[in-house]
Amino acid sequence: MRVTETSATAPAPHQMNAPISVSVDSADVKYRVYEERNYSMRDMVSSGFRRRHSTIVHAVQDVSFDVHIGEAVGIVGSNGSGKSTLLRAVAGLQALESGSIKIRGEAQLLSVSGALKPSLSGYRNVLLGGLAMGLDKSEIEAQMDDIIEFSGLGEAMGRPMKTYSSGMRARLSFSIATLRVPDILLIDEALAVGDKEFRSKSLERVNEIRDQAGTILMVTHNLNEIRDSCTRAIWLEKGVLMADGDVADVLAQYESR
Ligand SMILES: Nc1ncnc2c1ncn2[C@@H]1O[C@H](COP(=O)(O)OP(=O)(O)OP(=O)(O)O)[C@@H](O)[C@H]1O
Repeated sequence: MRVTETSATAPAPHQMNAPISVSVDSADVKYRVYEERNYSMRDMVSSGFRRRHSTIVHAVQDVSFDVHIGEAVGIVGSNGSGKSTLLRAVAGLQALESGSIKIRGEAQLLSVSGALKPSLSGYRNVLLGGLAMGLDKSEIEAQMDDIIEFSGLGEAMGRPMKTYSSGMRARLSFSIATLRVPDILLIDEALAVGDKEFRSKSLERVNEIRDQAGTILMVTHNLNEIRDSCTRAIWLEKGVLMADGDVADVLAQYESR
């Protein structure tokens, strides 16, 4: 179950008593996956059949935590530990098996493979992305020069997005997702693929958003990004919450696992 509550007046960021913006309560996510058994080539050729059976992957297991307005939470964990699944569940893109996630305001998921349209130009993607975020055409056009400058994409903005490198796509999707300061910004590894200069610009922007009393949940394998821009860290392993709290403490536990 996922419940969305409407926005409330935000107090100054980083206040311990700031209202809760994301409340995850005993969240559980399971996937059913189909796999082939490891039969020999001869078996497959002679029978002509591939036998498949299904198994359940328990991607997020009984995870609970609250995030307050003004916090920036870095989520770490080994590959396949459930970080992206959890972020998608907070964004409302992944159903829970049980438990609940309540959010205050709107959540915006920023991922490298985000909702950009490959055949459209950078300009058109900015326009569509902005409209999808509830901005009107004139508001988007008024920000276009800033977006072009921030993204550093220059003339490439007129080219189809499918011709972009992964770093250029990341620049475009980050620029679109931060067109409007979201109540809750969910970042899935998007910063990790940009180059050094863009990463530092993005981190500055993340800090600005946090200071404007937004909430940030950020999944990354780059622990320095978490050290530089997060106020708290969460460690997930095999879907289970292992640690939650001070960035230095949680990262130290994660690094000595
Ligand atoms: N759409 C899906 N269908 C089936 N299983 C999935 C799906 N998405 C993720 N999984 C499985 O769920 C588990 C958690 O995956 P998830 O992508 O959330 O992990 P992650 O911590 O973000 O990993 P990484 O650090 O490698 O990006 C993994 O075992 C993965 O194989």
